[in-house]
Amino acid sequence: MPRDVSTPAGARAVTAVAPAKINLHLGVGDLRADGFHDLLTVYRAVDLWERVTVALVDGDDADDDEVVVTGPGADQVPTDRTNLAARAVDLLRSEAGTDARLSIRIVKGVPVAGGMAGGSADAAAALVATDRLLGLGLGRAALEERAARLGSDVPFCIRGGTALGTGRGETLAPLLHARAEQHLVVALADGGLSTPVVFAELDRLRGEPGGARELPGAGGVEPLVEALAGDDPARVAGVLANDLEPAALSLMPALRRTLRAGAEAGALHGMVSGSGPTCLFFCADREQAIAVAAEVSETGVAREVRLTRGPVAGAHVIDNPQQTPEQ
Ligand SMILES: C[C@](O)(CO)[C@H](O)COP(=O)(O)OP(=O)(O)OC[C@H]1O[C@@H](n2ccc(N)nc2=O)[C@H](O)[C@@H]1O
Ligand SMILES: Nc1ncnc2c1ncn2[C@@H]1O[C@H](COP(=O)(O)OP(=O)(O)OP(=O)(O)O)[C@@H](O)[C@H]1O
Repeated sequence: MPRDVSTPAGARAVTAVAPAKINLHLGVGDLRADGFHDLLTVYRAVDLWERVTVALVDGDDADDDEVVVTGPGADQVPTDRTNLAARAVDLLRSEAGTDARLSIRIVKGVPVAGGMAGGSADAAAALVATDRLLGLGLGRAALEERAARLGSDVPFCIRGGTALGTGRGETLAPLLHARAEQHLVVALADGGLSTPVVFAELDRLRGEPGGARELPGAGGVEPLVEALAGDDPARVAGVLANDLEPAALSLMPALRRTLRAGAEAGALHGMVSGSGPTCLFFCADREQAIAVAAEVSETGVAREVRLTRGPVAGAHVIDNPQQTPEQ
């Protein structure tokens, strides 16, 4: 049974958390007829979390289906029914055949529009919380199927850990052997990049004379999958790849300075996270990550610098809304 939490309106509430993702490998294929690109990606969940509370609203005077967003960048997140968490709640509520009024509270811990799936994590946490709150008892597979309807990254935010993603990113196969802890620095940029715009920019670059030949392709995933079986961060760092990086750099050339700052600070590898503009610096251990974070921060190229690590668990309910997520 969900743990009941009393709110001022006398509602029952469930809180779930979901992690940010990074793409250790992001190979982008051709544009498909449905407007998506075929992907070959290795996802990893990292220790930055979205927190979503879904509450049954009993009081007459409470706002209908309220969405409240707090935390860094909250002002850039919609609070109407286009919010991905609201879409997740609406999907499960109609499936449950109830017209129960549900309020949604989101605490952002993942950079907004940063290429780390913040909105997708909101959707994942909202699905897990609403499933529990309404007593639907959907298993992980059923939740991931609903998740795929909401966005390509949402199933992985439910799954967590490290996984191979294919299709448009929604078809997952776990990489259970990839357990070694990885330390990295996350450098946030001023402003965001729109995911569809970055994919379109890659198509444009590939369409230029010589584009398809000159852009480095991410290639096969086997060297990374093999490296992840060991515990040598330098070996893993040597085989990371992101096909979207040239497109993100083309749209936001200032990111080159950020990547240079990380390289000069001694990171094993630096790259744009997914569709960007967040940059990731992979480090040998936590000590190096602390040093790289300090140096990148000092150069002033990033709006904010955070330390993180992975892999961590996927979306899950927490009993106490203040509780630290499971790792
Ligand atoms: C860049 C990544 O974050 C890498 O994991 C994902 O591919 C993006 O996943 P997402 O944000 O969940 O994206 P979705 O909400 O599914 O799609 C948003 C838009 O991104 C583009 N898109 C997304 C996924 C994909 N495989 N091909 C695409 O071309 C499409 O224009 C799509 O309309
Ligand atoms: N909970 C949310 N629901 C709907 N839209 C959101 C939500 N959070 C953020 N957004 C909006 O969606 C856009 C993308 O935000 P998000 O933080 O998911 O980007 P992202 O991390 O780059 O996504 P991805 O890495 O999955 O491509 C932003 O314009 C933001 O306003």
